[in-house]
Amino acid sequence: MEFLDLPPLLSARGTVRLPGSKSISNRVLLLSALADGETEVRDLLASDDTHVMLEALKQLGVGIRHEAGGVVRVAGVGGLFPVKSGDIFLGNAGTAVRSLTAALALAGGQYKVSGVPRMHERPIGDLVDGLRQLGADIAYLGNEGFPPLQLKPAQIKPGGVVKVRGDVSSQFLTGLLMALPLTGVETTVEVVGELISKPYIEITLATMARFGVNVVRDGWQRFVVPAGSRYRSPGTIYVEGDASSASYFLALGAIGGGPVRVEGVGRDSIQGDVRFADALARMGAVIEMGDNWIEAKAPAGGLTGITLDCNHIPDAAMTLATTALFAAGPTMLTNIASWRVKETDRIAAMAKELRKLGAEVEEGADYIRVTPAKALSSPPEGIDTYDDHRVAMCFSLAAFGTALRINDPKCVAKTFPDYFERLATVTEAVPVIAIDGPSASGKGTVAACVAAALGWHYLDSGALYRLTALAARRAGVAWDDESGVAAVAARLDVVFDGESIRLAGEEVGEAIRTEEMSSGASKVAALPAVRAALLFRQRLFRRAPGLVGDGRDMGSVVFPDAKTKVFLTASVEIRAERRYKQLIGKGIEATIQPILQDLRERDERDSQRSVAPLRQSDDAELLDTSALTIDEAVAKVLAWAAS
Ligand SMILES: Nc1ncnc2c1ncn2[C@@H]1O[C@H](COP(=O)(O)OP(=O)(O)O)[C@@H](O)[C@H]1O
Ligand SMILES: Nc1ccn([C@@H]2O[C@H](COP(=O)(O)OP(=O)(O)O)[C@@H](O)[C@H]2O)c(=O)n1
Repeated sequence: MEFLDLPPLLSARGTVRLPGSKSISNRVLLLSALADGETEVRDLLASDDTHVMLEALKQLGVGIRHEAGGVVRVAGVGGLFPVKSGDIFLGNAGTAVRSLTAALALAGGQYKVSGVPRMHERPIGDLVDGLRQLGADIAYLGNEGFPPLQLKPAQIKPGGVVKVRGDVSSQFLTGLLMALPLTGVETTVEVVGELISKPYIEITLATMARFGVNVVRDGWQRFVVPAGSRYRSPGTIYVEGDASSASYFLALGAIGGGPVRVEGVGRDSIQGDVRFADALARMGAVIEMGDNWIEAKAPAGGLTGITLDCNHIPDAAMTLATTALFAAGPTMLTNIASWRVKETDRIAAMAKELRKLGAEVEEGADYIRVTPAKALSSPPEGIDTYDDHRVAMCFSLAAFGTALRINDPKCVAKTFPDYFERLATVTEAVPVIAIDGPSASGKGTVAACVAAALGWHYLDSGALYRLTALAARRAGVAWDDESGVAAVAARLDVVFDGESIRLAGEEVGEAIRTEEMSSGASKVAALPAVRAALLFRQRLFRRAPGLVGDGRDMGSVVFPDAKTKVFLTASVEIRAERRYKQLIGKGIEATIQPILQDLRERDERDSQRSVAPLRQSDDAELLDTSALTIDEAVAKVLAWAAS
């Protein structure tokens, strides 16, 4: 499985220009396609969900041109798709499936509408019922009430009143409203049950108005599409920034100091999710807004948990569930039943993953209650993301408490392909000084002194390979049994406590330093599966205020983003002499020649192995300590770190 390890974060500050809103992008694309005239769409979101919509429209015969600067030019078809039949595949894009199904059902063609397996578990029956009242001929090809669907030409009888349920997904109402102007006849839509996610209907109505169709609304129960309605291109249309995507950055500012500013949405946004900023303010965050920007800062006393009815911000509310990890007291989010029918069952997914971080979570049919743990625990198996972009993005916030592994991170491409790169631009990670080099060059000594001077944590990564060799020996696993040793490495029950190292409760500080374990460590360290099993464990040592790590691949593999990288070495003769003195000092009998021989062999094995071989990387400073005292070597590293 692919994963992304996020470094633990110290603070957040900066400005992010948001990608275009997914909700607005897909509505604008459909209406541009159905309109009379050509529309120039600017700031369109480039993501999986808009990609499937664009591809579907092209397949239906709509002329679409991509121009420089991300501009997309759509040649409207005036209500009639030129291509009258086809298999339309829409991935996991709910907005595309619901709105295109409605438009195609009234289009007089023969179409199959399908998506990924999860899309075939997301309900669409209420929309189909609404469309059937207009005479549409729609059949379920799989389970009753779910895609895939077969649409056939039918006698459409618009006018009168169409009833549609509004309490499962507001996208059904959106789909119907956007399709009805194709009939040109006045039709009333009545919502049955409480309409959820009302702000998304506001986006629908505002976008339709930009294309010349003004729906008359009576509260949230009755919507009248007037006679003679017809979509007309507004010429050029700008897509607002995505307010749901803004939520992650505003939360970053609220947790990590800030200010973090998002550009592309502001006070006058048509997207309901800008109200997420109010929810964050209720948790204590300091919020400021302009016409086209919003900014969040952390409150002096820290955030506090809240209870909130989230009907108006269903998507952004997920961000509150992870922000809750950093608030005092529990946070209760209610009226979120729609989470259960999204990309995944979001209530179940959020509850499961929040628990992995140590939070106490209570979930109900339509609510979730999160009580944070005092300190986050970071699951070595990682946070699962369920092919759900929002799960991946909102859990990135947990990196404020710990290094964090996110599984299948590329699912963010649905709405925000470069999310993690942007996250890095507005956050500061816990700093690392990486010291690599051959055996007995003095890495451990220098690294420990540098850590002590700075008050930072220290990672002796070689100790983990030594512990693995020792634990394998004790478990009767041969050092060349790759999967066997990797399993031992993954389960290492070890506690580092100052000078003391305990393996399964037993002190082994001395036992791992024998020449036999030196040799065993360098053997197991050559096995790729062992290195993979120890990777995240090493990253978990990175904690505020900073980490000094020593080993062979600190700067190249484990902490490639380390601010300071040092390749520390000395001539092999001097290293042999140092090791000899070290052993004698400990009262261990030793002679120079075998030590020299062993060092040469270990240098050879460490530098020739296929994974993470020992060598100076381009971005590492070279420090030859052959002629330096320990204090001089330490001073040099501290000077590099400070520059
Ligand atoms: N200039 C120096 N820099 C670092 N260590 C030195 C230096 N001169 C002598 N030593 C000694 O070398 C020995 C080996 O150092 P160590 O930190 O164990 O190396 P490594 O971690 O690279 O195997 C230690 O006893 C250390 O005190
Ligand atoms: N980051 C690291 C650290 C150690 N190792 C291996 O583990 C062995 C023991 O590491 P160590 O740092 O304790 O050894 P010395 O340099 O102190 O002899 C080395 O010989 C390497 O083969 C590694 O491969 N990668």
